[in-house]
Amino acid sequence: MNVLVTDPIADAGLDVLRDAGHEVETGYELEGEALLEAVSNANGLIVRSGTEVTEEVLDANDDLVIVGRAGIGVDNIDIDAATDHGVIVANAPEGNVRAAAEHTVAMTFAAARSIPQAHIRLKDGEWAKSEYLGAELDGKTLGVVGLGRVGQEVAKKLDSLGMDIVAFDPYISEERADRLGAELVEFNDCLERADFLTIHTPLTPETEGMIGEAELDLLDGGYVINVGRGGIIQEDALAAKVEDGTLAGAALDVFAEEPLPAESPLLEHDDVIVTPHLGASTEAAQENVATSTAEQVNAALSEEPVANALNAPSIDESAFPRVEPYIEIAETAGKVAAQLLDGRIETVEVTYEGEITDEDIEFVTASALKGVFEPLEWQVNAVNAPQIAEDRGVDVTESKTHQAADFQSLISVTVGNDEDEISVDGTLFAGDDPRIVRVDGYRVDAIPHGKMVVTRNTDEPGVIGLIGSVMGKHGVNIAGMFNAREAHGSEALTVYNVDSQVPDAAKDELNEDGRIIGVDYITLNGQN
Ligand SMILES: NC(=O)c1ccc[n+]([C@@H]2O[C@H](COP(=O)([O-])OP(=O)(O)OC[C@H]3O[C@@H](n4cnc5c(N)ncnc54)[C@H](O)[C@@H]3O)[C@@H](O)[C@H]2O)c1
Ligand SMILES: O=C(O)[C@H](O)COP(=O)(O)O
Repeated sequence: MNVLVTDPIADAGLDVLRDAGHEVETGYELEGEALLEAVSNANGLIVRSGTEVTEEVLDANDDLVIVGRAGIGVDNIDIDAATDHGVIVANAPEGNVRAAAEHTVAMTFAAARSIPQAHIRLKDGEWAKSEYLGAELDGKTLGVVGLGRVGQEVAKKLDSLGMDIVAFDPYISEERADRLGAELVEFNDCLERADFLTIHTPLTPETEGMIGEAELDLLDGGYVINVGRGGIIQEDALAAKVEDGTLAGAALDVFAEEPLPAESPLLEHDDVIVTPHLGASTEAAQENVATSTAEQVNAALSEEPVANALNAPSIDESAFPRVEPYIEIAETAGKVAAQLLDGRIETVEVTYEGEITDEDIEFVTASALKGVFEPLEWQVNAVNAPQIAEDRGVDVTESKTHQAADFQSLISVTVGNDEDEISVDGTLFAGDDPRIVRVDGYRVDAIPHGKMVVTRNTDEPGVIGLIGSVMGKHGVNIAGMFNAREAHGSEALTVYNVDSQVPDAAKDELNEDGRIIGVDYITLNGQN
């Protein structure tokens, strides 16, 4: 398969892709049509923060399976559009945390001691010793906005250097903050108490521009450090507050627009020190994120679970071999049920019985939904199936019963609407042999494969013979069948495996016979 890499990643990551047999194309700084053209051939795309993965980019290729982000921030990727397109988005949330935290500490010291400014003066031949009187960190208060992975690492490091830590993060518990020796406080309190304020939230609609003039006023006399994301602090306000002396200084690694334009007001003042988004730029971090992302791209391209998928259900790698066969049976049950129901699908119920209930079944349910919608949608997979259900207003329920009646594990997919409801149950015989064991309440033992026909008829002599001869007349070979009935002389349901499509004329001929209640042709591989 083809993997396109549009921002530089470590060679170790490229090797992981090539070792898996993929063709790897690197195209850095691709934009516009050139980017779309390159993406149009790719099954996997790997980016860092330098590539905007927009809806247009995702539109460029129906065969794109995954966008891997070799790093943490995914604000440059339209995840909703990726989900709609059935494209997995995965990042590498661990690999550069230490690098980002160390860069934050370095920037904090650099700001407090004016290291870059003094360095430039000295390089220019000036011994400006008397002009720089710095601030010590020990005994000062660090305000952390966003106490996630990087924020926590920064808090730990600066706590050990004698700083008091206050933090604002509405999504973490006080216990967690306590364990880090950080005091969780309200936003304004955090700003008022901080001598140094460090930003570690993602860029979201909620955080965008959250620190403006009024907030910077609360920091009076303090420093701002941002190794998180540009756009969280309003840059004009920041430049003005350094200029008018409200702030002692700022140290920034990230900017609303990158590369930072030369005319940015942030470049006008000596007390704003800047680095060009270097937080993750250490050898170790780049190797970590490149290999982790490449491994996830490999997994996605082999239809295996993706460890850090952000928009798709993920399964623990060790559980995957146990869950994998159920993924297929759930999808099959969904496909069969959807094709047997007349009319619009309004509800889908996926129920689990027995040992499978011990597993993480999120992906299995998503696969059942994939099966349900596949006959109707042009591009559906376990990534976008739950979204498709939501968009179509289909009510999805999932339930589990640990006790199993007849099988070690059973998955039942029921689709319904106002008029009707159809259930299809599937299981695995001997652990890996998929079977459909109940259709619409009839106990069967059908091998789900390729093309199938489900007939409902009165249970009387000669009906199976009639079906066989009509199929034969229309050139349809019956490869196998399983017949089930409610009671002698009542109604029967038969599942046939057939070798070719059943023409409408054959169905019409069967339906003309008063003993036939219904004939449904079902395809499991999407081809008629
Ligand atoms: N400069 C760099 O090179 C570099 C390197 C690594 C990470 N980063 C960036 O640093 C940021 C943090 O990364 P992380 O791995 O710690 O992420 P994370 O998801 O582990 O932590 C983010 C934290 O922010 C909190 N948060 C979310 N919304 C908030 C809000 N409105 N107010 C306060 N807190 C809020 C979350 O609860 C979470 O605890 C990300 O934006 C990431 O992209 C930058
Ligand atoms: O979010 C991240 O991981 C960092 O901002 C690093 O971004 P980069 O990979 O573009 O350096």
